[in-house]
Amino acid sequence: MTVPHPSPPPAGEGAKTLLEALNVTKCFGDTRALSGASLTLREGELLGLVGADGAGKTSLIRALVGLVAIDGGTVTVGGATWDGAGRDARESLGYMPQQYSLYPDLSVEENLTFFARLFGLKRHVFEERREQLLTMTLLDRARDRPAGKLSGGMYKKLAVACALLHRPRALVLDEPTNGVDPVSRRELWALLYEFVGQGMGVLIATPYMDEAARCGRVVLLSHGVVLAEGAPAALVASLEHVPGARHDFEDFYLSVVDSPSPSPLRGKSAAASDGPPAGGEGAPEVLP
Ligand SMILES: Nc1ncnc2c1ncn2[C@@H]1O[C@H](COP(=O)(O)OP(=O)(O)OP(=O)(O)O)[C@@H](O)[C@H]1O
Repeated sequence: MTVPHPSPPPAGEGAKTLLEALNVTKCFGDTRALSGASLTLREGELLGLVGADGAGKTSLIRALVGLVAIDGGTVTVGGATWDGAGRDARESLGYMPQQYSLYPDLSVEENLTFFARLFGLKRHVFEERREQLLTMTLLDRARDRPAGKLSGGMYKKLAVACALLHRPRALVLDEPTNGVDPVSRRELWALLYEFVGQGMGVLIATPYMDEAARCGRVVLLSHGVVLAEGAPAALVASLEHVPGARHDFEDFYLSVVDSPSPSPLRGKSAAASDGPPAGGEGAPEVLP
């Protein structure tokens, strides 16, 4: 297992858009969970959706993966709305929710077999992927252990493996390292870098600032509003003029979230014709 690199390679120029939310609004009764939130995930990038508890991360992720109806805006998968998306677009997605339910009495291998059947994988295809995933996740030594007897980190890695069985092009993970020990957390991040290196687009929701700093690009969400977007290093560099700041991502986050009237910051991205590639070192800019 390689040690995670602090700055994964940016998505290449012209990288394909896998998932997109544009101006999404979502209310639960009187609670406005999302107010015009936008986010784009491209192939070959590791995108962090960063925000405190209750910021709206899960709501945005559920909207992106087509699990909740939105009140306004648009969500597309492979360029089509969920209603119009074909099987290929739907199957291009792997999703791991915050509470991923594996069968505690079934072994690691049996859980993989169960999910492979749900995906309708052919036996020889499944057997090959099972071995690859068990090796990548270092779960091969525990293949006969019931899922209910795995450590928190191993359980999460098994959940990731289940979400990857059908070889999605986009992987969406909702706070996957919650309750995971530091060593397993490191292993999980190393795995994510490996997937991104293979061209997968990975979207990870996290409340942790050190994890945000490990992403190629981040979208910072607060009270359902996207306050900033860009490469972590470029966002942190925007603090250079602030005296006394430590100039790390936590400082940047606090400076934006604590600001009495925060101005949305958005790093230039591949979407802008003259901007650097997604996840690159584009300087953040204040939106009018
Ligand atoms: N099903 C629901 N019914 C009512 N309110 C909801 C529902 N889902 C989310 N909310 C509210 O919407 C807001 C955003 O919640 P959301 O779960 O999306 O945030 P989050 O950033 O994922 O936080 P956490 O990490 O704590 O899950 C919160 O105020 C939450 O209470």
